[in-house]
Amino acid sequence: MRMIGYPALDAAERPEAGAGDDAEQFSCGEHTDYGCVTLLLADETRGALQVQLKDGTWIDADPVPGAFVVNIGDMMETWTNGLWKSTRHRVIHRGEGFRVSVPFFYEPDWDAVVRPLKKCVERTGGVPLYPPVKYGDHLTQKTLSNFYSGEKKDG
Ligand SMILES: O=C(O)CCC(=O)C(=O)O
Ligand SMILES: [Fe+2]
Repeated sequence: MRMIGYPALDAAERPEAGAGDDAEQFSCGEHTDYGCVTLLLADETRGALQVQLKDGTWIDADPVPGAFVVNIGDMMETWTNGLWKSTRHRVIHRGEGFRVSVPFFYEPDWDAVVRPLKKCVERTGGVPLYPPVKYGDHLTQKTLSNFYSGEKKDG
């Protein structure tokens, strides 16, 4: 579990509402979560968390009172051989208030080797599309490459 506080930007730093995708303004750069499933509880701030659609468009994932946001993570994508995609998301907090979010990351053991499940391979053409990966290795590689601002990187 992580507890994240996003301070309000100073007025001078704050982009116009809807000013778009200036990477300098990302509070949390685009990424997919590493594990199985993430349960995210966020405060009532709107227009901060965004998820990417298949066509590349970003849409707001505004909080629903009393509900968690549930993100599929990379290991679930691997297990399902891509049937369930790991959701790419980011945070651009443009509000004037202090935003708080509390994601809980449900993850495999460090030493667990994750590979596409037989049933899912059968349902997706019979070929495993993801190589087996030790979760600890995946976590290390993602931690080093994630939470950047700027050019899109793999993962
Ligand atoms: O603060 C949020 O809404 C999302 C945070 C997040 O994506 C993460 O910590 O992986
Ligand atoms: Fe995330």
